[in-house]
Amino acid sequence: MKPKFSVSDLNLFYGNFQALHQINIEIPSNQVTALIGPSGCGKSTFLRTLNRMNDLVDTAKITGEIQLDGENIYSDIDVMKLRTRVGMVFQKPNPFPMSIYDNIAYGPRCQGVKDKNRLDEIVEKSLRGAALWDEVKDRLNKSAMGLSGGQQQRLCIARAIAMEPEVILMDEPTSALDPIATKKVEELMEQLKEKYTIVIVTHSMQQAARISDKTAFFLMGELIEFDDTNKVFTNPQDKRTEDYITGRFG
Ligand SMILES: Nc1ncnc2c1ncn2[C@@H]1O[C@H](COP(=O)(O)OP(=O)(O)OP(=O)(O)O)[C@@H](O)[C@H]1O
Repeated sequence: MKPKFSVSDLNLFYGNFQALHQINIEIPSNQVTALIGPSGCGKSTFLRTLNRMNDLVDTAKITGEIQLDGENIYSDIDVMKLRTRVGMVFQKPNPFPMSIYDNIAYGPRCQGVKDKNRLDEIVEKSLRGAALWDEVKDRLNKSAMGLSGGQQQRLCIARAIAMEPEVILMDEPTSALDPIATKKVEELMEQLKEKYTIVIVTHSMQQAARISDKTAFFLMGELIEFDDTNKVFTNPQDKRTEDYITGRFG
């Protein structure tokens, strides 16, 4: 199968500090790829290169190439279009201070969708896709700020889905959630990968083992190992991966 992302010889510098070194990786479509490694190893930085969020950091410079379905995302694709195709969900749920309905309709409205029926349809479909519809269908016009943390995170996933992305990037999406809300978001990821490619940064090796198909282990800005999750956790090829997953450091 053709990869969704092909990353070749990627280096990223924040000023003089090199945060990513010669990353080469092919991220498959319709799978969950987990990025793991100790704090500061470059997981989030790498995730953010995939939809050019690092462009927002003045000192960040990259070399190398990232292709999305064969197109170079740093030259062939308009950045706004790229971020529509590659959505993002952050660590802390960040709903807009507006109604549940408007949170979801915001993006499509910005893209010019005005028809009320069409917006209703998008809102329902997105909330269903994020396994939140049943919990909120009777309070769509209430503020999103009144939802629980876990519901807010699923709302943010619904907001990403409303833009009909191909990829959803998630940066520690459950680290601010309790175990029950975490379980719901994890179950949701399993469903989402039927339609979307998912790349997730997680601090939890148990979570990576539970939810991902592929795991990439980073250490000090280098990609040390990338393989089937099962293999990385049961038969790692690199001693450093083994030391990390067996809890010898990090
Ligand atoms: N905007 C920035 N300017 C300068 N250095 C940065 C910036 N963002 C990150 N860094 C540095 O780049 C390195 C990688 O950071 P990054 O946040 O990608 O790591 P991480 O693996 O996601 O860490 P964590 O698990 O703690 O979130 C770290 O040394 C960090 O201090």
